[in-house]
Amino acid sequence: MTKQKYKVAIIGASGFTGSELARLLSQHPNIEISHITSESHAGKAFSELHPQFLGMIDQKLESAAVIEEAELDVLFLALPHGVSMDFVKKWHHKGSKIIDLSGDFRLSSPEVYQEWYNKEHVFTEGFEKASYGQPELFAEKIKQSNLVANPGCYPTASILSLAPLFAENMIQNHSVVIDAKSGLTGAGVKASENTHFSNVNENFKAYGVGEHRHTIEIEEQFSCLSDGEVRVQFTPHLLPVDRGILATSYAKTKKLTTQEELTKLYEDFYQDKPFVRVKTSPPSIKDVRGSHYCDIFPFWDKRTERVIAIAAIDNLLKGAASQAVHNMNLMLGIEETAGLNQIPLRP
Ligand SMILES: NC(=O)C1=CN([C@@H]2O[C@H](COP(=O)(O)OP(=O)(O)OC[C@H]3O[C@@H](n4cnc5c(N)ncnc54)[C@H](OP(=O)(O)O)[C@@H]3O)[C@@H](O)[C@H]2O)C=CC1
Ligand SMILES: CC(=O)N[C@@H](CCC(=O)OP(=O)(O)O)C(=O)O
Repeated sequence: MTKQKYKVAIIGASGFTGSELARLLSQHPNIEISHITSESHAGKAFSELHPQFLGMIDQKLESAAVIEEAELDVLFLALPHGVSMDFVKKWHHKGSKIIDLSGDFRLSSPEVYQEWYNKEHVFTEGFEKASYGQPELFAEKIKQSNLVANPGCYPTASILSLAPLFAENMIQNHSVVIDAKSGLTGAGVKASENTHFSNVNENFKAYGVGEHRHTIEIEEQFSCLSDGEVRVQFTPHLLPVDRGILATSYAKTKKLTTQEELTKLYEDFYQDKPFVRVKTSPPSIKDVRGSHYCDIFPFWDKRTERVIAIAAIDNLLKGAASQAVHNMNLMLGIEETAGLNQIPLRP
């Protein structure tokens, strides 16, 4: 008997996460890519825009307006925040499951969204409907959901780095500092002054200091996991590499621990989570590049009585496209790991 193939569409397939979604979904055993869209490149073959797919995905890019009547099982929105919400508003009643890669439905309320994104929300009902798509933490909720807000890339690495400790109520809620670095693809496909070669090559700098929108996303998820409100100091940095995020998180625990206890806590927490690897040495972005893995090294710094937890992910995959596929697998009730077994690409 042939396996059932679910029909999916990728909206925004000309961008970085959209093309990564196409790469993963084209190899997924249960999926047929019915439509891929782009407004600025409609009519071109996908492989003309992304030449690495020549002979593999030569499907034409269409305008999203053309596929409004299409029957789809899953709709992936790989669009900028502030744009996705219009699509969710238009599509949510059509019966497709929606996975939104933007930040439009990740926060707790339209008011919090407006405060951090400086934009009024056009589909406020969506906040009630949406589940936060961190599969390692909320799989049961995701399975029941028709709208999943795929987490941000920095939040994924940051949240997973300290989740075992927050879940055990072991962290002093106002003690967390997260220092995170991202490769340039995190900024999307459009070039800007900040991503200009000569401004990033052999350079390294912090940005969004004290005000980056991922701060609230991380704080809200830690608050969900623990007792009480969590405050986080989060500072992102731009790394002169294509892809990868390394987040180093520092936190004060409520009571002293040991390296053995800390490692065991992380190993137990992630025991049945196939894509989190707990390490006994610092991870690197090349250890996870091109894969759905999140590698974490939890370290007990007995001299300062603080935890240092270092997490590495590929921003385009575990931080976006493969996380969206993981969420899709859960929502469709298919094998959790289907289509996600890419081995990290080194050197
Ligand atoms: N890059 C990353 O590492 C991560 C990104 N994200 C989030 O995922 C989403 C996509 O990111 P990314 O792929 O990097 O972004 P890109 O900028 O690379 O691509 C976004 C795509 O959206 C399309 N688009 C833009 N404006 C509109 C519009 N008004 N209507 C329809 N389509 C539009 C564009 O296609 P066209 O103009 O051809 O239609 C473009 O290809 C964003 O919300 C981002 O914040 C989340 C985690 C990580
Ligand atoms: C390097 C870089 O510029 N990164 C982006 C984050 C990309 C991203 O993931 O944005 P969302 O999670 O909010 O969708 C930034 O800091 O704005």
